[in-house]
Amino acid sequence: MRDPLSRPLAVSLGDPAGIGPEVVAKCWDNRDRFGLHPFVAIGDIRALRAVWDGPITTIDDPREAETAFDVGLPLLQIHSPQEDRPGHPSVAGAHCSLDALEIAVGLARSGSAAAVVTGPVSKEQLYSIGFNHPGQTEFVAERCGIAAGNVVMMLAGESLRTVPVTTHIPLRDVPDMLTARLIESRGRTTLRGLQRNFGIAEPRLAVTGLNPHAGEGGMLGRAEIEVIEPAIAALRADGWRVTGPHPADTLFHETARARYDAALCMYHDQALIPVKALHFADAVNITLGLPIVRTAPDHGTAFDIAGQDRADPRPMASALRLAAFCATQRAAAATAAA
Ligand SMILES: NC(=O)C1=CN([C@@H]2O[C@H](COP(=O)(O)OP(=O)(O)OC[C@H]3O[C@@H](n4cnc5c(N)ncnc54)[C@H](O)[C@@H]3O)[C@@H](O)[C@H]2O)C=CC1
Ligand SMILES: NCC(=O)COP(=O)(O)O
Repeated sequence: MRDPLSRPLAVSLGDPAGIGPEVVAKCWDNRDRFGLHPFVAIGDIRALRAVWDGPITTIDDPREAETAFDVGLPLLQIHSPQEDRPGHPSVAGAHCSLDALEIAVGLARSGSAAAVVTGPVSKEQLYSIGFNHPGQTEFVAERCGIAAGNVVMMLAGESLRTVPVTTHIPLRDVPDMLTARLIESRGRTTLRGLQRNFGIAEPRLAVTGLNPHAGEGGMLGRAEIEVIEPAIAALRADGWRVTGPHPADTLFHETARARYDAALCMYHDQALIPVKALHFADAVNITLGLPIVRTAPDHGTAFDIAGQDRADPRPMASALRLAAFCATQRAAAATAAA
C-alpha cells in the first residue's frame, strides 16, 4: 500500500458564499502551528480571493500539491459561472460546492489523495438544485459504492465521540425509523470504525435510550424494551463491549464519558448537542464505513459571518489532522495484516 502521507489531502471548499474558503485559507496560513499535512483545495479561486489575499498556486495535478504547499495554497480550480459574494448563497454556488465535493471524492477513490476533507455546504441550497441525499455523508457513500445504511456520521471531539442512529429527518419520524436492526447495524459500523480509524482494539460503545430516563422501565415509552435492548443484546452476543440503554441526560458528564469510546444516540440533536457544547472549536465529523477517509469540521456554512474575518479555523484544522491520522492508521493496519 502507498504511504498515505506521500499524497495530499483533498479539501473541497464547500459553499463559496460560506466560511469554507476562509477557514481553509486560514489553515494554510497557520499550517505549521496547526501541524497540518499538505492539502490541495478544490473550488473557485474567486471564493478564496473574496476573503483572503494570501498566495494561491493553481495546479492541474494533485501530485504537484506537496511542492506547491510550501509556497502557496494549492488549488484545483472550478470555474463557477457566477461569482458569489460571502453571505449570499446562490444556485451557481450550490453547483460549485457539489462539483468540488465530487472531485475531492474522486481523488481519494483513485488514490491520488490520502483522504477527503469536506468544507461546509448548505443543505437547503443543495436540495434546491435536486441533491437528493440527506447530506454529504450519504453522497460520499454512494460515490464509494456503499449503501447509505452502511455508513455512520460520527462527531468526534477530544473527550467525546457520538453517532446518531437517525440523522437528517424530521424529529417526528424518528420513533418509526428506529428498529433493532438499524440500531444494531449502526452500532456494528461504529465499533468497526473505532478499530479501523482510531486504532482502538476493543472499543466500548454506550447506547442511549430514546425516552426520558430511558423509558423508566416502560412507563415513559417502550422503545428501549422493544427496540434498543434487543439491538444491544445482538451486539453483545457477537462479543462487542456495549452498554445501555442509558438515559441520555446523564451520559455526557465527565465521569460518564470516561466509560466509553463512543455513544450511539437515537437522533441528530441527542448526538450533536453534547459534542458541539463541549467541543465546538475542535470537533470533527467523520464518516465511518467507507473505503476512503472522509472528515469535515463540525460546523456549517455560517453565512451570517462569512466575509467578516470572524471564522474560527480550528474545527477545519482538526478535520485535516484527523483525516491524516486516520489515513495513517488504516495504512499501518493494512501493512500489519499483509
Ligand atoms: N458538514 C456540513 O456541510 C454542514 C453543513 N451545515 C449547513 O450549514 C448551514 C447553516 O447551519 P447552522 O445550523 O446555522 O450552523 P452553522 O454551524 O453554520 O452556524 C451556527 C452558528 O455558529 C457560528 N459558527 C459556525 N462555524 C463557525 C466558525 N468556524 N467560527 C466562528 N463561528 C462559527 C455561526 O456564525 C452561527 O452563528 C445549513 O444550511 C446546514 O445545512 C450544517 C452543519 C454541517
Ligand atoms: N449536522 C451535521 C451535518 O449536517 C453534517 O452532515 P454531512 O453533510 O456531513 O452529511
